[in-house]
Amino acid sequence: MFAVRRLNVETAKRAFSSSAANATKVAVLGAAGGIGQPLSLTLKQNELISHLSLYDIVNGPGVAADLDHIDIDGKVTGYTPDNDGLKHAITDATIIVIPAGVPRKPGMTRDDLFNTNAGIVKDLATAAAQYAPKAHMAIISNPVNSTVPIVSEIFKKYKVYDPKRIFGVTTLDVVRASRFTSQLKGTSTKNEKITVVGGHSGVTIIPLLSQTGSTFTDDELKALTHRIQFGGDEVVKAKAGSGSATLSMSFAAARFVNSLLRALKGESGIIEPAYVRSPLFESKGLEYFASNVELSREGVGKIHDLGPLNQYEKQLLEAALPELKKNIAKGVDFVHK
Ligand SMILES: NC(=O)C1=CN([C@@H]2O[C@H](COP(=O)(O)OP(=O)(O)OC[C@H]3O[C@@H](n4cnc5c(N)ncnc54)[C@H](O)[C@@H]3O)[C@@H](O)[C@H]2O)C=CC1
Ligand SMILES: O=C([O-])CC(=O)C(=O)O
Repeated sequence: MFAVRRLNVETAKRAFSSSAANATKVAVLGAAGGIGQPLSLTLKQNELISHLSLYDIVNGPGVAADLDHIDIDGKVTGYTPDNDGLKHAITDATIIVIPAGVPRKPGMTRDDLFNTNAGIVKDLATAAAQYAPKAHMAIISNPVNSTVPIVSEIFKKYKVYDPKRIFGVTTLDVVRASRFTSQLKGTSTKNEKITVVGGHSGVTIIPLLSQTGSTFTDDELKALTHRIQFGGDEVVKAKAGSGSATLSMSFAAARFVNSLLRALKGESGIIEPAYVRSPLFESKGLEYFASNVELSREGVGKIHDLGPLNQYEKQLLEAALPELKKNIAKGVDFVHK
């Protein structure tokens, strides 16, 4: 009798510890926004997530209550800043996704969002450095070229910096590149895997179309490159003052989060583009760069180099580097001013 009881206790203990080990909490900060809501809906359907934690300065609990009626297992909780909401939202999170901040209106650049969004991201990163220093940070808030350095500098300040865990989400650039190329060529998006490197704004977005195997006329190449670089502006213009890309962005972010979760659980060979601390252009004074990254149990695994560039792409790179350098310095300086 004693032996049986003891066995049951051991089994229960093992079951508990294995379910604790598998518990995966993902927090979305800015969860009630244009990106936050559809992203949270998609993440709710991800079986790798056992706890979806939603924070926003308004309506976090409302979005959580709504999603919690969906008949898919897993916990959903919602918070506002009241009662230490941010701390509770992020404690024990495996991944913190940040789409908090204002979007562009027509005529604005992403850098025009800096004055508002830098402070928001800095505050959220400060809380993460204190209450969730081991979380993987997926930064969506623009300007990504500067907000990723802001998060990194805050983590450095709190002495919890691990560059393998901080990502700028640039997935939408490759999603667009695939879609726009397939539209131009009349092909399936499935066959158009385009590498996009650099950063996430205008000229810092560099599609490497020479690596696709397709041929383009000079005019096609210029038009397609421009469309990929300024795809965000197409949506901002079409939405005519009511915001920027939200649905395609939530699709892209959900894909990134799913890839990262799979890699964190030990799956190998998963490659996504991301804007990360990178050795690729360190010699030119750039701490961060977007390129294909093999994701790993630690987060950032192997950072792929760019591969062969043609003359046109070399010119695009030359145009991108000074802009990117400026954007990075602006983020770093903001934290140390
Ligand atoms: N990385 C990328 O590829 C993309 C980035 N973005 C960026 O994502 C950001 C969000 O865009 P949308 O969702 O369309 O904006 P939105 O205005 O619809 O939503 C933003 C949400 O953030 C919340 N928020 C504001 N301050 C906050 C704080 N301190 N803590 C928590 N939540 C806070 C707001 O209450 C709001 O619900 C923008 O900066 C936009 O430029 C947009 C598309 C693509
Ligand atoms: O264009 C914007 O402002 C939002 C964004 O980053 C994108 O859609 O790529």
